[in-house]
Parts: sequence; C-alpha cells; structure tokens
Amino acid sequence: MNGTRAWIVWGVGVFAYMVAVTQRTSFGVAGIEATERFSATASVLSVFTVVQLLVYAGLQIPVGVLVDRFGPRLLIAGGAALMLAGQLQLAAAESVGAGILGRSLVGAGDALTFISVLRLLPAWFSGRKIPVLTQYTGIVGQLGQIASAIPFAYVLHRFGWSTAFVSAASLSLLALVLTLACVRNRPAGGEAPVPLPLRQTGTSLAEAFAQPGTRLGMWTHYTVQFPGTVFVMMWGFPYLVSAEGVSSAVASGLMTFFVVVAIVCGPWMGSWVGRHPLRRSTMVLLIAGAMAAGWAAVLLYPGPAPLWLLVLLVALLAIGGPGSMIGFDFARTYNPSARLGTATGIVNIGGFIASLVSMYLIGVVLDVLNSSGFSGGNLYALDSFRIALSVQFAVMAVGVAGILRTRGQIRRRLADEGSPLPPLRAALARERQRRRGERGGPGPQ
Ligand SMILES: N[C@@H](Cc1c[nH]cn1)C(=O)NCC(=O)O
Repeated sequence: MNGTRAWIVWGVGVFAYMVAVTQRTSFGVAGIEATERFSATASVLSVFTVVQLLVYAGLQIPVGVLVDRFGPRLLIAGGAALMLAGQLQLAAAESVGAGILGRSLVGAGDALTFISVLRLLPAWFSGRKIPVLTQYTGIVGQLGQIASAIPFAYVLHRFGWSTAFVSAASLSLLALVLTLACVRNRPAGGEAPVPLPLRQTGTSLAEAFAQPGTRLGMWTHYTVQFPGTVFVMMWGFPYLVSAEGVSSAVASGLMTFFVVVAIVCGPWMGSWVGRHPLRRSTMVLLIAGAMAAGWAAVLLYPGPAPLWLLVLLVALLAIGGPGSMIGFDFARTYNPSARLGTATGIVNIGGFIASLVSMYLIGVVLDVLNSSGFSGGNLYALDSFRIALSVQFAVMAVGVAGILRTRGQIRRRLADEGSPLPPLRAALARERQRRRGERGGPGPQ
C-alpha cells in the first residue's frame, strides 16, 4: 500500500497542515501592528486568539463527522479555502469586528485540516508506519510556526500589514490547488467505507464517545498538550521576560528550542508507541509527571529560576506535543474505520479545551492578585505568576484522573475477554530479552 503515490498524498496533506499552522500563528507575530491597526487594548486583542481557538475546538466533532462522511480530500481543500478567505479578510480589515471575522474563518479552516490529514494515514499506509507518520504529521506541521515567526514577520515589518496577510493567504491558495490536484481519499480500487445514513450520525458519535479507547485518547490529549500550548500561545513570553527577567532574545530562543525538542522527540515516540501499544498510557502518565515536576521545580525555586532550569522546563513542556499525538493513536486502534474521523475529532478537543480553560484561569488569577494589591502594581510579578501558573496542576489532575479511569475500564474489558494485560515488569523483561537477541546475545529461554 505504501507506494510513491501514498507519499505524495501524505506530503501534500502535511503541507496543507503546515500552512494551517502558519495561518494559526501569524496573528500572534503581528500583535504590535494589530494594536495600532485596530486601536485595541491587550484584552481586546486576546479576544482574537480566544475566538479563533473557540471556533477551532467547537468544530472538531462536526468536522470529524464530516470527514467520515465526505472523506479527507474535500475537507482539506475546504479548510485551505476558508483560511484563504480569512487571511484576505484580515488583510483588508480595519475594525475589530472585521478582524475577528477574519480570525474566525482562519480558525474554522484550521479546524478542518489536521484531523482530515490524520484520516489519510490508515487509508494509504499500514502497520507500524502509522504511529510514526502520525508523529511526523504533527512535527512537520509545527514548522509552520517557524514560517510565521521568520518570513511572515519579515514581510510584515518590511512591506506592512496587508502585503503580509495577502502573502500568507497565497500559501493557502497553493495548498488548495495541490490538494485538489494530488490528494485522493484512498488508493485506486481501495475499499470506500460505507457512509452512514444521516440519522445514524448521532448514534456513531455516541458510539465513538462510549468507546473508552476514544475517551482515553481525549484525556491523553487534554493532559499533555495544554501546558505547552498555554506556554507558547499565551503566557510563556510574559512569564519569561517580566517575571523571570530573561531578555526577549533569550525568550525567543527558548520558544525556538521548544519547537526543536518537539521535532526531535516525535519520531522516537512514534516508534516506541508502535513497539509497545499496550504501554501507551504509561508513557503518557510519565510525560505528565515529568511536566508537573518541571513546573514544580521552577515555581518553587527561591527567586528567579536559573537559565538551565528554564531550558529543562521548556524541553519537558515540548515533549507534551508529541506525547499528545498518542491520543490519536488510541482513537485509531479502538475505533472502526467508518467512525475514525469522529473519534479523532473527540480526541482533538481535549487539549484545546484544557488550554482555553488554563489560559483564562491564569489571566483571572493574575488580575485578582493585581487588583487586591498582592502584585505591588506589577501585573506580571514573579510571585503572582507562581500562584497563577499553579492553576495548571489542578487542570492536569483532572486529566490524569480521566486517564486512570478510562484505562481501568479498558483493562477490565481486556481481562473479561480473556486477554489481561501482562504486568509491566514482565513486559520490560521481555523487551530486555528482545534487545539482547537483537545484539546477538542468548535469546528467550
Ligand atoms: N499535539 C498537536 C500537534 C503536535 C505534534 N507535535 C507537536 N505538536 C496537536 O494536537 N495538533 C492539532 C492541530 O490542529 O495542530
């Protein structure tokens, strides 16, 4: 199944996703210009991002249902068309309302893209390649963030607002044309999943949600995706610069390091998941524990944290991106192909809901501490951030509880079906023997 054609289809799909990430992150780069163009305060500007993320999260389940019904090609093309329209609208917008309309269109187009690209994988590839390619899809997509941080920012500063957003829009036009020309839902002669009658769509959604594997995927995505998203999309920069006292250049360097770590870890995690499908949730819990330990170390450090500790924190937060992709692997392995898009949509909501809730709560706590006088007039004081960022432990605890509950349900089902999960110690011993065997040592006794 994995011929040249499959690589072309996946390559174009990933390009479309990378362009979606560029459009998603382009507005963040243009914050200062946006303040001037729309004569808006910081909180009005944050509405642009919140609305965009709300549209994105709100559309995940409808998009999942649509991708099962109409196939990924139409949705990836539709996503590119919406983002093209959104960025052109933003290029011309001169009022806050017109700008928010543009960002909403971008959020909607973005929502259509990622789960549709993931939906191409089981149609064009097989076996252990799928978790690895799932990781690569996420990784290559993140390069879109670099495209908005460097070339988009250059065009914005050199040629101005409208030229920059029209240039960004042209990337979506290219993605649209390439998708229509190269992407097919499945190989020629491949079996098309029988589309469900419309009235069964609700049943399929309920069945996807009732499957504990889907909910395990959703809680996985919820638990390990949000700390990195909150850091990169909203609070990381003000925290590093205003509270920890690092320079803007160092803060930018740490943000770039974040992308690099996610890129380096993804393939390794994909192949690990392919080899240990029964230990995926353990890996997720380890990642969550490491992220919580990283934040605890930084927040409890007396005074500003040393740079090495901030570097370690950023590395741990970055691992959450590839870690959250394990959630999609749960959706794929526990659902039949006909409702895979729906299940993927449910999973993808998790991390974005947790991110929105955390971003909002951190802002509220900072505001309350400032208006009570605790912050001494500095909204972004280190001690205020220590308290506000601790909100994330509570959000994460909810996710960990969800993971433990759903994985317990799955394990009980496996035991009832007569194939209980072997203890972790036995699995690790088997893995050691396998490695010894690979190195030419004595094989299993
Ligand atoms: N977890 C992210 C993608 C990712 C992969 N590696 C680092 N980040 C995710 O869920 N993405 C959904 C999307 O639409 O981007």
